[in-house]
Amino acid sequence: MGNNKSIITTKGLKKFYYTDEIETTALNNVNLQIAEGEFVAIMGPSGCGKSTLLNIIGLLDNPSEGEFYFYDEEVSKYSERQRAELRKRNIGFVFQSFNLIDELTVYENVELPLIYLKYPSSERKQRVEEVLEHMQIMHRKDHFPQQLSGGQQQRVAVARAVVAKPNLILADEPTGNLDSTNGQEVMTLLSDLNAGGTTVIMVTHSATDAEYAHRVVNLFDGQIVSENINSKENSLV
Ligand SMILES: Nc1ncnc2c1ncn2[C@@H]1O[C@H](COP(=O)(O)OP(=O)(O)OP(=O)(O)O)[C@@H](O)[C@H]1O
Repeated sequence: MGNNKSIITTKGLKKFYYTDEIETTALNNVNLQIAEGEFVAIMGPSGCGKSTLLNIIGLLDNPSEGEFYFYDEEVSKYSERQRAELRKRNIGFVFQSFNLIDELTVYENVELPLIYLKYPSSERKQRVEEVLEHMQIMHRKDHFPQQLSGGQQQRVAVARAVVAKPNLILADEPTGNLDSTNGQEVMTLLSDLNAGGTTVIMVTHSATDAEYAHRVVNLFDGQIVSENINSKENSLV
């Protein structure tokens, strides 16, 4: 499990949305600390603020109020550009709908984060091949996403998320579009990555998926209402 160093700290985090002059409180005073190396599941009913929280943790959005620390840096007032820089270097994303680029091959999709980070081409090739081997999808490297099954597409998405060796993986309903066998495979991949030291934060509706986490944070109406630690006996890892 994690050491004591915090990768995410939120203090009094609030997020308001305004549509047609109606205010929605999506997050209401969220205090959360996540240590490096943890595997945390965020659960709660539809509309309780999970995606909003994940977007802030993923440096895709700023809170309306409160403090948000990424390691020791208070980033809640960062500009989009500053957030993007930090995000590229530190975070890999896995989404329910895979979000691969249909016009690019498997290899090209996985290579993309390394191009953004300006890796030299020889290193890119080595990294991409290594991660495709690891995800057991190398034999599909010249295929396009639409030619793959959902399970294979999600393995490619996980490969893309980890190719630049991020400190943090954020997964939003990673098994939402998969059958149980493929879902378990993806959860095993995330667990293995976590066992290798990568912090994983996952939003899920699935109690089965949540069992892979060390800790489950339950949100309701924009607030953390309870937390459970998964004991070793119950945990699937
Ligand atoms: N861009 C937005 N503009 C206005 N309101 C929003 C916006 N995004 C989210 N909300 C509102 O904020 C609240 C929290 O939404 P959020 O998407 O974070 O919940 P969620 O728990 O992820 O839901 P789900 O499980 O359905 O994805 C909801 O009331 C939602 O309608």
